[in-house]
Amino acid sequence: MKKIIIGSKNPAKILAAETALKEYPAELSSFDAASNVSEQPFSDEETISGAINRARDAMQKGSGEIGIGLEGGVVETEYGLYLCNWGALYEEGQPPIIAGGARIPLPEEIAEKLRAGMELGPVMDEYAQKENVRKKDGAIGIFTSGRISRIDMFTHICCMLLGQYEYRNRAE
Ligand SMILES: O=P(O)(O)OP(=O)(O)OP(=O)(O)OC[C@H]1O[C@@H](n2cnc3c(O)ncnc32)[C@H](O)[C@@H]1O
Ligand SMILES: [Mg+2]
Repeated sequence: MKKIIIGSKNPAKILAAETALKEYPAELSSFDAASNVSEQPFSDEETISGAINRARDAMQKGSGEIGIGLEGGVVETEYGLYLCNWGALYEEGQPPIIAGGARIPLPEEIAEKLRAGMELGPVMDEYAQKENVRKKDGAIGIFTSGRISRIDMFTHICCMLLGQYEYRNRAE
């Protein structure tokens, strides 16, 4: 059985990976891996880099065969500030596999706080008057009326990582 390490202790990310890997013969564990990017990544590139760093760190420090890194960020566009989420799957000796998540714009009052240097996690808790939004619904869950939670969004990313991994390792 393959040993897969998820590079975070955030329950939303762990649950997403568990859901995506439900029928996959693997032993799953988690490790608080280093993203080596800012606490609040501000571009796709920085967020992808965080996901790759987490995946590699998780695989190495957790002594697994595969590492999965999930990272949340935001990206500035002509249409406002958007949520962006990226995932990476790392296996030794191979280039990382990458997958991106759904994106929606953030309300301007939230966007302004982030541009001023605040982190989305605490900003969302204050806005929603809830604790640990980032560990459950996430901003995406709040602003989609609960239709797509942060867990759903990361599950989708994990499915795309796993599927690409299977495709790369398919029997010819
Ligand atoms: O423990 P880790 O894995 O770091 O989990 P995290 O929730 O901090 O997730 P990220 O580091 O990937 O997210 C980067 C930043 O964006 C925040 N964030 C990202 N997506 C969010 C969401 O949907 N809802 C609330 N906060 C979010 C988060 O709190 C961080 O400040
Ligand atoms: Mg974080």
